[in-house]
Amino acid sequence: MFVLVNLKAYDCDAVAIAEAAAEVATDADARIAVAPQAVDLAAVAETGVETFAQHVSPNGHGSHTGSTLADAVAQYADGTLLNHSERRLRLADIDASIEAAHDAGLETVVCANNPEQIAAVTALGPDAVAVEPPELIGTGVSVASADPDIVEGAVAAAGDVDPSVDVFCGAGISTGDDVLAARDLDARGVLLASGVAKADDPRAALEALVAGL
Ligand SMILES: O=C[C@H](O)COP(=O)(O)O
Repeated sequence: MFVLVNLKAYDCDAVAIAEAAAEVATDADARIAVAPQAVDLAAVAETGVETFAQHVSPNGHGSHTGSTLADAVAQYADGTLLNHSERRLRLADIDASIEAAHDAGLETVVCANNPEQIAAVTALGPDAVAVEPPELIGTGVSVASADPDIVEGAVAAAGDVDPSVDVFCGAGISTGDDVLAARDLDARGVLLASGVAKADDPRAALEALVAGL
């Protein structure tokens, strides 16, 4: 399983969480990656943890104010999220961002709301897709228990388009049981945020997430 921890814009210590994630990953039967804000990519990568950006822009160098270039991100990160529910892109921009990320050597995880959108973004050739019902994000109510049909539907939809694309699920994942439930639905990973970023003890939260794997 892949445990991808998105720190969003939470008021947390990205480096401390990354250090904990790197150590927990050493003994876990799982990949653990941390996706900090862009300004923290270098410091997080320095801890040795797998590092993901939260977004990269579809454009390359040029007259594009406010861009987060894939080439720049790739100096530090291993991969990137794209089209997160809180950072939606037009279909053409998802396509271009995937191409920019892959050209820069970044792994891509593209988010989508439902199985229909999962099918569409799978066709664009990412490394993985992540289904997240927006209404469950940040609730602590796991998609794997509250809406298992959407996970199974996403796995089927992606498999019909390109079986080589991994399917993750996210929204409300915060416990080891949530991770096991996601695995039982044939998700190959989980995308989570508040369960770690807002935890009183992020290291303990990470240990609990992977303990049953
Ligand atoms: O990127 C993470 C997802 O939006 C899930 O967030 P959450 O774990 O706080 O529900």
